[in-house]
Amino acid sequence: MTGVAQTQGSQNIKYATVTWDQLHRDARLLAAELMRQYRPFRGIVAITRGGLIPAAILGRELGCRLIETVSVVSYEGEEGTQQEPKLLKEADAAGDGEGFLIVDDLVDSGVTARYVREMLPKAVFACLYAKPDGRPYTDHFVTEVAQDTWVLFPWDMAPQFVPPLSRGAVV
Ligand SMILES: O=P(O)(O)OC[C@H]1O[C@H](OP(=O)(O)OP(=O)(O)O)[C@H](O)[C@@H]1O
Ligand SMILES: Nc1nc2[nH]cnc2c(=O)[nH]1
Ligand SMILES: [Mg+2]
Repeated sequence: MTGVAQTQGSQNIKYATVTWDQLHRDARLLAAELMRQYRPFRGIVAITRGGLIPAAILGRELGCRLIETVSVVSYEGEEGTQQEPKLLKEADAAGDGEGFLIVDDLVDSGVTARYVREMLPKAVFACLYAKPDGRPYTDHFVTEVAQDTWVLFPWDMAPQFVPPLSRGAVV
């Protein structure tokens, strides 16, 4: 995870960037930890959309082919204006969560995780990254991220041209 600061208007925003390779490595580390601690899961519930790719990697590593989704919207707009979670689709196949693993990309405030856990109280919850406020709502995570830092996932970014310093670029 690489930290960068960017100024937007008068605000200095801290970002932690995650590459595809890092995300894949972290998802495999999480899978190894879950294999050590649990019997095979009956299925995985991915919290859309951020949990979809981590859930696909975990499903492959854990040999789990039943992938259900729960669709919750907690943030709208650029880099997060949090609102009341809105449920767009329930995880019907998961019942009360018994034998299921809930997967998300990260917990930040923990609002989304708490909301989904209430629907699936018997499931195990795992994510890749956790900010301190969200930590109590996840059973497993790989890397902690500072609360004031916005995680940029590979699907949030695109490589772009940066002019050389000799042309007066500001670092
Ligand atoms: O712990 P919280 O403060 O609730 O934040 C974490 C949630 O926010 C993001 O999802 P988002 O609602 O932005 O939707 P997305 O996954 O569809 O991008 C992220 O993927 C988590 O699901
Ligand atoms: N991409 C992204 N989505 C979030 N949703 C809540 N916190 C975050 C974050 O740090 N990064
Ligand atoms: Mg999400």
